[in-house]
Amino acid sequence: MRRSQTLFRQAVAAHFSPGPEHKIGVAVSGGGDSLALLHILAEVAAEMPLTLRAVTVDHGLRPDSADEAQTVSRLAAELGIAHDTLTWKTWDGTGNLSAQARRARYDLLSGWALRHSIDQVALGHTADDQAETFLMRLARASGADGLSGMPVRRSHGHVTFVRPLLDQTRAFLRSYLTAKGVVWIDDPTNEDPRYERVRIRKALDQLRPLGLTPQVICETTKNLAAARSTLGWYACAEARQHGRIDAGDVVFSRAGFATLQPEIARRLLQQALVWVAGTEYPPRRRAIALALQAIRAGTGMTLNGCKVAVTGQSIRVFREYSAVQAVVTSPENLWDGRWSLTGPGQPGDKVRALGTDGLSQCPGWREVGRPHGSLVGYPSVWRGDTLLSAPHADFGQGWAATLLRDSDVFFDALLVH
Ligand SMILES: Nc1ncnc2c1ncn2[C@@H]1O[C@H](COP(=O)(O)OP(=O)(O)OP(=O)(O)O)[C@@H](O)[C@H]1O
Repeated sequence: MRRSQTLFRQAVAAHFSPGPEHKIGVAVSGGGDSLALLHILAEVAAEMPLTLRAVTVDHGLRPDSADEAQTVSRLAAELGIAHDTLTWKTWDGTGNLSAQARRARYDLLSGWALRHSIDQVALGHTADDQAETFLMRLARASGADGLSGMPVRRSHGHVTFVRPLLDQTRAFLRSYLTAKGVVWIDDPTNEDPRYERVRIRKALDQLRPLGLTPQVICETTKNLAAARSTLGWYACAEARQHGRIDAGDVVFSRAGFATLQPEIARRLLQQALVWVAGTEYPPRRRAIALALQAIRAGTGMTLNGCKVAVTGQSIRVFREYSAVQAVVTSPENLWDGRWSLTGPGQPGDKVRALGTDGLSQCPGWREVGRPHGSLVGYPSVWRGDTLLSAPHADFGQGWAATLLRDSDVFFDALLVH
């Protein structure tokens, strides 16, 4: 164990730069994987200028969860590591509980990291988790994006989540803890066959004798990640050549778009829809395939709260009016999650979609070169029923509209790392 422990420590240390003293957050549920993470990071911190701070999210979903958080706190204290417990109290009883709990966990962890000036939080995902994720996505016929698996590093707001154990198997981590005499908490849901992940884990046991081990599957995810990153590079280069941002719309040259390989065209359209609508997840593959067909046929379609319109020379992706029709904010707040309006306002002024009624009050709109369907979904400022400003329809009246996600955000998101 001694030699493998040294190699293990070196492999984990390689994820953190040896630069000046910095703080690392460690997310510890109390299970074997994240406790092994805590212990190995404590070893690394003894040799590098790292300060650790551990955290547990108490989801309050199991009767033992508060006790488990306390156990983690005690184990961290034994290692001389500060520990905090964050509680999640906001599930409203609707939607998919696991997905909501996961999202809430990442939000709580990011908020915690920000409060403690921590810019990296380590998570205990292992090679087994990666292999299970791969098989679950395989069951959904994912492409290179999904099958590339979880990345080693991922930004979430101001924080980067790091997974230093992705090359380690669960069995190795357990033997590491056992050799140290550390007892971990067994989450009963890890054995509950109602969860897909548990069933997949059992299936992996069957696949092992065929050579389909977690390590082999992880190699495949790395190969696919390299292919994905190459596709991203080409997609970005093609987007810069054939696409541009026009205020809040994405516009492609129709002739240029027609020359693209289908997978590159798919990536460009997908990114345009996500960038314009500001959605976290892209539309389904099937829906994008239909939109690509519609582009080829020259008809266009509505998707993801956006309109994909095909004209003589161009393909324009813009916000669909009916998707923002009901969005009303004050000028101090972002409108539609991406527009900030500043100007000579008064309390009570409202920002809403321009609409046909507003556009008809902008005498110069035809000169701006944007189609009617696009302009009606742009923000405008109102005082009661009076239109004060529509900066995109040549009716600024001293107001300016600034886009939160600029063109670099659009192009750079095509590059996947
Ligand atoms: N309640 C928790 N408190 C703190 N950290 C947690 C908690 N649950 C999970 N984690 C962190 O996330 C890692 C992965 O846990 P797990 O596989 O259970 O999560 P998951 O829901 O599958 O996460 P993901 O969606 O990111 O794959 C753990 O090793 C740990 O670092």
